Amino acid sequence: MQPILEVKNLVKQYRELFAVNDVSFAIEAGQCFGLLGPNGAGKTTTIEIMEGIIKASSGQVLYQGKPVTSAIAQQIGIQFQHTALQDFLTVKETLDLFSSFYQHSLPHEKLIDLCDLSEFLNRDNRLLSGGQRQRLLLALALINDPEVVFLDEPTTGLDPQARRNFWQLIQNIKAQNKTIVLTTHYMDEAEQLCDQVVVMDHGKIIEQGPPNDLLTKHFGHVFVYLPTEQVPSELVSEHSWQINNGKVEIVSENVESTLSMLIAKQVPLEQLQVKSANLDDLFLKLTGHSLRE
Ligand SMILES: Nc1ncnc2c1ncn2[C@@H]1O[C@H](COP(=O)(O)OP(=O)(O)OP(=O)(O)O)[C@@H](O)[C@H]1O
Repeated sequence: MQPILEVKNLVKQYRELFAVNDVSFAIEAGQCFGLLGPNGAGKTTTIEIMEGIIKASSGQVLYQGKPVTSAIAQQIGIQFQHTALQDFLTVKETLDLFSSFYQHSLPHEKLIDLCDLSEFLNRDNRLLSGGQRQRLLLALALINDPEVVFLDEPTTGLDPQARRNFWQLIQNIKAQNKTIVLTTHYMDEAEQLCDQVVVMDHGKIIEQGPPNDLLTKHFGHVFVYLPTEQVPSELVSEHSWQINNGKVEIVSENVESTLSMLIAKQVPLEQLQVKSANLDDLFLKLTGHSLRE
């Protein structure tokens, strides 16, 4: 099957800085595709070249097999920043305004339903909460019934509840067979939503694939945590276990044998915690630094 979007050897150079440095990937129709990486990794630059907003220094972006031109704007949806919202307009008036920009637009009832706008339809844009604003911006990205929707860090700044609500909306949109391209530096978001991820750092791809496959490939172990004061220090130094935030971290290839050994050493296990590796751990392993640094 031909990918809906294909990025080939993309480079964007600003003087001596390579913001994007030979990046290639393909996106299948109907996927939620995540571009992950820390600040400055090159995610926004990549996505803006794909949207036809900025030009690449070299390389190609193909949409349905053809090079992207500015005409792509009619076929894709972009979630703008909140500064795109006009003061003194209500949510309903904003939908009307944005519909007028396109030859073809989705019925408002459908957008209101998909993005859960009904409770604040007559509210002035200035009075919306962060989560409500993001829902409106998502509706605007969908207004022309696009095949592909681009979301650049859609949940940054939202509280945990609003983030979870927004994830549900993204699942609803995916269920409409839309392709979603998402940038994020929240790894839990990527694990929840994305079928495929590309991990970028310093303009380059350092890993790509389905999140679970990447975790299985890189981690055959789980992390076991115990309060430091409950583990004899000789045991800690014997195994060279790390101590972080008052907890001993045991990297375990086999939880059963780790637990048997702790029981044999009479270590109390009431406060034991077990954690599987996640994409944050993967990023740390690949780059030697954490995503939030
Ligand atoms: N117009 C520009 N001129 C010069 N340098 C730029 C320009 N736009 C981006 N850069 C640089 O390119 C690099 C990649 O930036 P980009 O915004 O793509 O990263 P990002 O991964 O989206 O980060 P963030 O999460 O902070 O948005 C950064 O070092 C940035 O400073």
